[in-house]
Amino acid sequence: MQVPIINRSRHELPSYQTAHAAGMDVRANLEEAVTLKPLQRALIPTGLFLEIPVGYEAQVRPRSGLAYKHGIGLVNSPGTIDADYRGELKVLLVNLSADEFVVQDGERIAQLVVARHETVEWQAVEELTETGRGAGGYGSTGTK
Ligand SMILES: O=c1ccn([C@H]2C[C@H](O)[C@@H](COP(=O)(O)OP(=O)(O)OP(=O)(O)O)O2)c(=O)[nH]1
Ligand SMILES: [Mg+2]
Repeated sequence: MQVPIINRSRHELPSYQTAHAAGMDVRANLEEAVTLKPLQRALIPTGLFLEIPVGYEAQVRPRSGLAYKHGIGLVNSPGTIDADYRGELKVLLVNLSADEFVVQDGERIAQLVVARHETVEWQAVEELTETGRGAGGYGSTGTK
């Protein structure tokens, strides 16, 4: 599927790192590095402008390597990029570690997964169908 994109960053387009990767790594586009103190968050620009086809979304997801090695996550994980959004793609990083983390220009900070979604209409009813689970949740099936 072809997706229109404007690249106003000084970096290459997001790309799949392996043959069958679901996500394309996306790079920070920064005039200068951004330092995140513990529990600090920052909206990191990418310089990218996408035109996601109607019926699809782009999900902004964390990279597990940054999460594991440095405690870097996304505050709004997964971020949602709507098909009608024409602004700059930004990535809302948060530092969940006890140490400072420096986001460098050009660093691969997150990954983008483009996925289909449904658009639903609500059908208001008085009763829902019965199931074995019913209203059980939040650990109702136990842990073992
Ligand atoms: O990680 C993200 C999340 C969102 N967006 C952009 C694209 C998205 O289409 C728009 C709105 O995002 P969302 O609906 O999650 O935010 P909101 O707080 O509901 O804002 P709005 O009222 O503008 O919808 O912001 C990003 O660039 N990065
Ligand atoms: Mg919204």
